[in-house]
Amino acid sequence: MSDLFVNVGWVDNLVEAKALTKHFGSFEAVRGIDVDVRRGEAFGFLGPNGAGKSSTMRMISCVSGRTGGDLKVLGMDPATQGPQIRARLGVVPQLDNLDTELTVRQNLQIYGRYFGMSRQRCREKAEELLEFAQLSDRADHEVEPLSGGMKRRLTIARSLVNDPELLLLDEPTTGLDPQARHLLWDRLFRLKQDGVTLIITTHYMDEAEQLCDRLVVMDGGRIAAEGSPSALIDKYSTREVLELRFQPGAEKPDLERFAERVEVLPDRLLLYTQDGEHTLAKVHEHGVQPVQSLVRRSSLEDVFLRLTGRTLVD
Ligand SMILES: Nc1ncnc2c1ncn2[C@@H]1O[C@H](COP(=O)(O)OP(=O)(O)OP(=O)(O)O)[C@@H](O)[C@H]1O
Repeated sequence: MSDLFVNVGWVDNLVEAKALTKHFGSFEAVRGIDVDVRRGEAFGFLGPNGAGKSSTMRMISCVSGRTGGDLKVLGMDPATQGPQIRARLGVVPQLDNLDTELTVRQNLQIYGRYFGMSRQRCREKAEELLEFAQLSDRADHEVEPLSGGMKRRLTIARSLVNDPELLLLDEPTTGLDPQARHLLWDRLFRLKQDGVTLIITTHYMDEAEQLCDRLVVMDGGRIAAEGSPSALIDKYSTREVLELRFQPGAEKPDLERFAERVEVLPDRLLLYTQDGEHTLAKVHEHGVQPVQSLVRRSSLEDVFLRLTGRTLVD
């Protein structure tokens, strides 16, 4: 490794957490997790509300101190080197906190000043980021009337003012419609291509599958599993899932013998199988007539159900 890299704090693991813990009084929100985030990857924390994702993100972004374990971000300790770390981070909070008194462009320009950039540099950077966020035609508009997707893109653009190596996004697409989500995902792909390391919390399994190279499944402050989306699905699920819906209140048949595993949910049965159509044919032969049937590919939702016995979004 050259001296240059040593001097600017070059590390391969941008986050290293060992037995990382966060207590609020006697309540343990994060219960001793081990996490490594590698340079250049998109890393996810997937879990339901209350799993401890935001608490973890707040420790990584140096907003909230750990109460136990070790944490290194960009090779530094948030407890003693918060300002140095924050200078190289971008943080996109769960809720947009844009300045509604300012225009779209001014929101970007002002932010640069916080990082000590010259006025000229702030102006140039704002134009570059307006283009990135696909908001150039709205540059002089007020923020308030923008759509939810535009506000999110502006918040992300603002977090990039200091050219961060590591961008933390807390539930980036919650509340957005499908088109706005896809547009935002496309921007995040572009950032990843440009070499920015992404850490994303989400309770959307499709978001985790689309965006993340690796992820941890979190539940109740612990890590239930980690790996790439496809490795997790291979390990914890079958290739396909046959979903059978029955009349509300109807007794559900025992179909254990037709699948590798059966999950009974309030409104449906999930049959885990390598060949959903074949399993459906056998179920029909057995005289079972659901009101609706669907064969689909296994997803991270199935992994979560397998690991915790619950669905991600109840
Ligand atoms: N400041 C706090 N004081 C007390 N308890 C807290 C505090 N912040 C979070 N918690 C609790 O810690 C647990 C984990 O919360 P956290 O926000 O980290 O979960 P999450 O996975 O990010 O969920 P969400 O998607 O709702 O943000 C929850 O039970 C929450 O109520």
